[in-house]
Amino acid sequence: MPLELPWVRFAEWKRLYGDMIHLTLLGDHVLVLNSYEGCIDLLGQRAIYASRPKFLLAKFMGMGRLTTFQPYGDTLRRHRKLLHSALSKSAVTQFQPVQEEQAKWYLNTLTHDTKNYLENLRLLTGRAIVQATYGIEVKSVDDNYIVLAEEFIRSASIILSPTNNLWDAFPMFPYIPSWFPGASIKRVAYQTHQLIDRMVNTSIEHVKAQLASGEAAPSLVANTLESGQYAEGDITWASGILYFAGADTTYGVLITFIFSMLKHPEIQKKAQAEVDRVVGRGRMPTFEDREELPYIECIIKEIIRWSTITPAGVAHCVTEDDYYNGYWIPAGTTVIANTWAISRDETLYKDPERFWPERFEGEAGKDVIDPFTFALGFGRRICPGLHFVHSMAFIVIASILANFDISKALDENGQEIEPNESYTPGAVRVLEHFECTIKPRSA
Ligand code: HEM
Repeated sequence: MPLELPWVRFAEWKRLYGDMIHLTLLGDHVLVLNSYEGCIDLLGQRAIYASRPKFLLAKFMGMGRLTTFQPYGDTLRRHRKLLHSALSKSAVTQFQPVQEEQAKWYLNTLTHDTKNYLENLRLLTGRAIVQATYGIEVKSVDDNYIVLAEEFIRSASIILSPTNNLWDAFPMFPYIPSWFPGASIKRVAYQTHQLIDRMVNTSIEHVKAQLASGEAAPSLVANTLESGQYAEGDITWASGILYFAGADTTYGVLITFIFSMLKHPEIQKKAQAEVDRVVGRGRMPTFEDREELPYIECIIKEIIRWSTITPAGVAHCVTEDDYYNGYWIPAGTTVIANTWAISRDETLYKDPERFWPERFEGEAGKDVIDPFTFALGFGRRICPGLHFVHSMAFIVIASILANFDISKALDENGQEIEPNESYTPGAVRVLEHFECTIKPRSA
């Protein structure tokens, strides 16, 4: 099992071994799917692929109660129903006022604080998710919920790195003491367990108190608690994953937008011309304009494809023996969708390394595979935040384009600084900090 950038290694192995690669991890079967067709056929269409591997470390951290780490079964079905009712394509429109308001908040920060433009972009995604989930208005990075949630994300990403997931191959793991060589990670896991309990319970209690006093702002948790249709435990753990699953990933989309505008000024100009034509220069873009801005939609699709924020997705597990293309796939096999290999597949995307929104433009663009059909997962486990991130990306991108010019930063000699393309390590692949100049387009 390659421990660094496994998706890149799997894509290299594709040339040697083909679309399906079988590995064994101390006797456990792992199947890597390198093709769009294989992922859709198995993960997208066969219900027996909708479970998860053991994720022993995640369970030690108390994360087993969260939707993402649930095996397929009744609890997962209840969580997914709840999340669908709040985040489906039509339901997500209820959060559009929050998203518009947050986009304006971000533009406002850009008028006086371009130095922290990325920190504020990250805070923007956190603010939007916390407000949509709990109705809590976040004022700064020092907000109690944000501090707890970020601390949780930091320790969770240490623990969930591919190296630590190797513990899944040790059935004796729960009985190994934390002083055992290499098992000290269990101590971090216990601490994270307490952190997540505090984070999730404090927020639910806050919403309950607000509901009792009649002051609760509309939110996913307030609405589902009030509906009386869901058990409190399901609401707690299905909503508790949203910041963890949505904040960094949505930020990954928005930072890629800024990066690609820096790299491709001609794309920025073309997109601004579209926004100016439809919206004019006297008001802010709104969701009403969305249908009229097809090039913005092409840019969003290209960001989703090119950035491949979760290049190896989240592993699935098959619960029954299966056969596919002449191969036997035993029950219990961990199945990894290498969405990195799909996004870089030359048979699907011409010149795949190139950031080129035009590939999705016009009639011909309709025949090109929409990255939303693979980059955010498959079938019964497809990302429930898909429509939330899609509309968030639209409003933030259109608003920035309408009001600001993004260009390369200059050094002390007035020379343009080429932005660095480096990525965070770990399962969520997000660009690291780079410098840029952001200027208002008018006084
Ligand atoms: C571009 C941004 C995002 C990307 C790339 C992304 C990617 C993914 C992927 C690959 C999965 C696993 C799917 C599978 O197992 O087949 C997933 C699951 C999930 N995502 Fe997202 N996601 C994004 C944004 C969001 C947002 C904004 C939210 C919440 C508001 C969210 C909530 C979730 C949840 C709750 C799950 C667990 C679903 C389950 O296990 O059944 N995601 N996401």
